[in-house]
Amino acid sequence: MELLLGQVLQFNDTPFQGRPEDAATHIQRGAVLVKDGVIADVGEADALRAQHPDASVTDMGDALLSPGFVDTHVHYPQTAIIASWGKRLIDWLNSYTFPEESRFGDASHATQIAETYFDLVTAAGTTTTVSYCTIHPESVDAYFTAAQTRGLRVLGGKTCMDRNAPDNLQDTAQTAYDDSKALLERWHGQDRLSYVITPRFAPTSTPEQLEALGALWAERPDLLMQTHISEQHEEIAWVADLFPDARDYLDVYEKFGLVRKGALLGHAIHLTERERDRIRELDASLIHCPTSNTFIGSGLFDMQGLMAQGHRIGLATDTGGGSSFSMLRTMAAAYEVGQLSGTALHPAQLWWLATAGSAAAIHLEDKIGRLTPGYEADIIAVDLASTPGIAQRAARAESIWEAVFPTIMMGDDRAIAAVWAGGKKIR
Ligand SMILES: O=c1[nH]c(=O)c2nc[nH]c2[nH]1
Ligand SMILES: [Zn+2]
Repeated sequence: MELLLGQVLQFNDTPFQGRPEDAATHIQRGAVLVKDGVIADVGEADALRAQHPDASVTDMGDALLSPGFVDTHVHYPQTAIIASWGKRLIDWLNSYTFPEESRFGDASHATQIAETYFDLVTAAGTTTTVSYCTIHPESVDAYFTAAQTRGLRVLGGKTCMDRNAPDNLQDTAQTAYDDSKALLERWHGQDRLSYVITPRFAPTSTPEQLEALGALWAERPDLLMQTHISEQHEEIAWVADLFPDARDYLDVYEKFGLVRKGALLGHAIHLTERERDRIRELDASLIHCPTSNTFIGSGLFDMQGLMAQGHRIGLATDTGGGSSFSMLRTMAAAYEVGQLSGTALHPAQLWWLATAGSAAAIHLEDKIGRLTPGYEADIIAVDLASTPGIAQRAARAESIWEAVFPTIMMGDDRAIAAVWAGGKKIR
């Protein structure tokens, strides 16, 4: 039994209805009791110390104890090509992404990048990732093995592509189905690992492949499915050419049984009214990737409008189209995109999006993303004065959210003082 001491923030509600600051409770000198990898109690430090005199105590001082960050859309194989200059989506894929992804049939390369990736993201306070791997089963094995060793709860799957990609990065409708099935049987439900069915996006799959993956999802409706939608105008026009019978981009996925609760739709920037309504009706999740959307020049996600409509929305780095491994930087970008769209997202909304909100977007809202008894003990301690610039601003704060906001806007892995995964300290 371990008692972690620090400031504690607990969300009781979504901060997108009512006053954002009312959605969370703040305890200045709080404690989280961890037992057998699970949060057993949360409360005032003095009270919990008195109740549990036998627990070992880890005192994080003024650091903020928070759920680990949940990153709902990443491409771990793109770790080594993050921050590649000067292209838009399709050119960026062809110039940087596909050549690097071609290397992941080599298990030792896949292992090396997966290890580097998890070193980087755990240092940045992320304890759950949802990753596209490559078409190679080796890339999936490397991802899950590296996460399993660290005791992380992660999700991911083999990226399926059978057209419009280099020959050595293509599978077929049948091998996409067979490989995905074998991989999900190998990994899904092992320790804290979940398999996600992963057609990359409509332009790189034939109708036959989308049909095969729709059939696999129908066989295993308990899984999640991830893909991309409506990121750039050129991409949307290309999809219209490739699927002339479809009403719109979403309709391509709908026709193959790929839109329902459990679908994670990345980017979703340029949706039509019909698409927005239908996604909401079917309760599929939208994944906001703000650093990617600015870096690749894709556009502004309509967070406020989509939230007001009742959409289920997660936040993500989209490594390596995104330009950071850090969910702090990602929250900052979400704030900036919000400002450009006429809405200042409250720090409570940003923090919720990176934790409980993202957990809900990937249907793990009963397991991770909250400091609540019964939840898995994926916890980070965040130093709210990690650099001189942040410290001098935070010193003037008159509320917890004013103290947190400088770290959101200016913080990086220096702000992450400690990380626990399943109750075990990993950083
Ligand atoms: O940002 C992105 N990254 C990708 O790897 C990708 N593939 C399809 N569409 C994509 N968008
Ligand atoms: Zn992506």
